[in-house]
Amino acid sequence: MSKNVPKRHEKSKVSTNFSSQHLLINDRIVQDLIDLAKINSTDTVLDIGAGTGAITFPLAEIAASVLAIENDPGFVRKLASKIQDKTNIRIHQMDVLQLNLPRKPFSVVANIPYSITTPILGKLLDVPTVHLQRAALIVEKGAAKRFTAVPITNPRILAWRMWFDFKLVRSVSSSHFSPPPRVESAILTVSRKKKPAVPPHHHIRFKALAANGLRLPQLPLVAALVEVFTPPQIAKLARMFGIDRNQPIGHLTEEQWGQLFLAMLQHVESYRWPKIPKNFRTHKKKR
Ligand SMILES: C[S@@+](CC[C@H](N)C(=O)[O-])C[C@H]1O[C@@H](n2cnc3c(N)ncnc32)[C@H](O)[C@@H]1O
Repeated sequence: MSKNVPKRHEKSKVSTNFSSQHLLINDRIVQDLIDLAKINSTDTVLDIGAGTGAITFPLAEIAASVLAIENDPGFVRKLASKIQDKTNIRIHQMDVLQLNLPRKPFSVVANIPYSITTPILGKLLDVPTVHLQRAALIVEKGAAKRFTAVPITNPRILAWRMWFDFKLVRSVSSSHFSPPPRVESAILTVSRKKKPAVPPHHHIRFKALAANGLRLPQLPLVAALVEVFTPPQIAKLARMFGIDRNQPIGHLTEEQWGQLFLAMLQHVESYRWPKIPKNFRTHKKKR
């Protein structure tokens, strides 16, 4: 059974950012988020930036347990005062970026603080061996567009999308928040791919290839990967996978990246594999 007392020793390391406090005031949107994340009675769900509980309490009606993460002490007090007999809500008063993610499958339903959108997504997605299953998030619409853009020219976003499907579901009007944000908002869903092209345990090696290959996304494939594949190798692989070797490398699909990566592991001597930047390994330790 979850405890529902705030963990005071886990005090926030980030100062409160009031510009991020746009509370949802539309129950229908909360329900849509819960439906989109396919939450059921066995799920553990994180509400990141729980505020005063607009999402937390409806979630707790359905999910097995809800972890409400909020760094504003005032909001935490309000949340705690509303919990009453709800034993399946646990409040963590802390900076979400310092949270240890659950070591069992979990989902996320949240109206996140826009000011730390990329760090939050990084926390959830940089290491695909974490147990995140699905997320339904309200984010800034510009961020949702960047994360779902095609072609994928950003290596970090490419790595996320190797293991997770992203969908910009729809825009959300500013009138559904109090106070209304100045930027546009949207619902973004993220769900773990059932059959990723690359096994998750190869993620660090894959990211090294993606970072190396996408240094100049407009470069033709053959030139961008010249340090990894010899020209005859790339010609053969391009024929095998139906890729134009002169197309910009930034136009490769996730599946084509997966094919090239696995071909590298299988056919290329390891001294030609792109070096793993030091910070990739540090990333992993931070999980
Ligand atoms: C957009 S509001 C959403 C509030 C509530 N979920 C809702 O929909 O009404 C984002 C919330 O995240 C909280 N927040 C901001 N930065 C945070 C951080 N680093 N860690 C945890 N919570 C944070 C804010 O205090 C705020 O309550």
